[in-house]
Amino acid sequence: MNALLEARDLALAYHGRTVLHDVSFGISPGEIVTIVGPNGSGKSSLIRAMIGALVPAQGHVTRRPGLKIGYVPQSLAIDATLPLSVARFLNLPRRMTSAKITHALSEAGLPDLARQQMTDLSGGQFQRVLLARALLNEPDLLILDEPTQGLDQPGSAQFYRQIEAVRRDKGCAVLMVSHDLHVVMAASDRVLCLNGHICCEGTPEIVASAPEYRALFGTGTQGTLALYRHEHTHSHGPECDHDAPQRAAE
Ligand SMILES: Nc1ncnc2c1ncn2[C@@H]1O[C@H](COP(=O)(O)OP(=O)(O)OP(=O)(O)O)[C@@H](O)[C@H]1O
Repeated sequence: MNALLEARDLALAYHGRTVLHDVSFGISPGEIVTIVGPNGSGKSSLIRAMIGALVPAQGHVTRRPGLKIGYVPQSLAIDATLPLSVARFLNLPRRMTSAKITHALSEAGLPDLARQQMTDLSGGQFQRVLLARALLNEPDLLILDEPTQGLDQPGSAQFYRQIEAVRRDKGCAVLMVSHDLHVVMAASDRVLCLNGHICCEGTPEIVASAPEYRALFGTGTQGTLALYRHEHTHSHGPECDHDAPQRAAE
C-alpha cells in the first residue's frame, strides 16, 4: 500500500442514520489533503473514522503499519483556575525533554512560550500549542479538525502557512478539515468536497470550478484562489504583508 491512510467504501452512521456513504480515498506521504463541505456534511465524522474513533457502518480504514499520527483537535477546554504552563501541558500525558518541547514549539511557530500559562494564550497561540503537542510524536501524518475555529482570517491564514512550513520542513502528510475555504484550498494539494459522499475531489482549482462545489459554495473561491496564489514577480517592499491578497479577496 502506497497510501499512509486509506478509506475504502466507507459508510458512517449514527443510530442507524447514514451520514456518509461510499467514501474512498487515500493520503500519500507528504501530501496536504483538505476536506471541505457544508455544515453537517460529515467532515468531522470522517476524521473520527480515519483516526479510529468511530467504527464504520461499512467499509474499512487501513493504516500503513507503524504509522504515527499527530492529531490537532478543534479546541480543548482547560480549566481557567488550573495553573498549567505550556511546558507542563506538553509534558502530558508523557514526560518530554525540555529540548524536545522547545523544538516542537519552535516548529509550531511559538518559540519562547514554554513558561506561559495556557489560560493566558491567545486563540492563535493556543492552536499552535496543540500543533506543537501533535508534533512531539514526530508524526508521519498530521490530522487537524477545523484547527482555526475562533481565529480571524489573518490568524487562520498564518496558521495554515505554519502547516505548510511544517510539511515542508518535516515532510509529513496533512489531512485537515476546514471552513476557511479559499485560504485552506490554496494551501492544499488535493481537496475533497463532502456532502454525504465525496461530491467532487481534485486539485483546488479543479474542485473550485466543479459544478458540485459551486452549487454548494458559489463561485467566489476561484477568484480568491487566483488572488492568493498571485505570482511574486513584484516586490511588496520591506514590510511584505503576506495577508494582503487574502484581505483583498474579502
Ligand atoms: N455523536 C453523534 N450522534 C448522532 N449524530 C451525530 C453525531 N455526530 C454527528 N452527527 C450527525 O452526523 C452528521 C454529520 O456531522 P459532522 O459533525 O460529521 O458534520 P460536519 O461536516 O463536521 O459539520 P460541521 O461543519 O457543522 O462541523 C450531522 O447530521 C450530525 O448531526
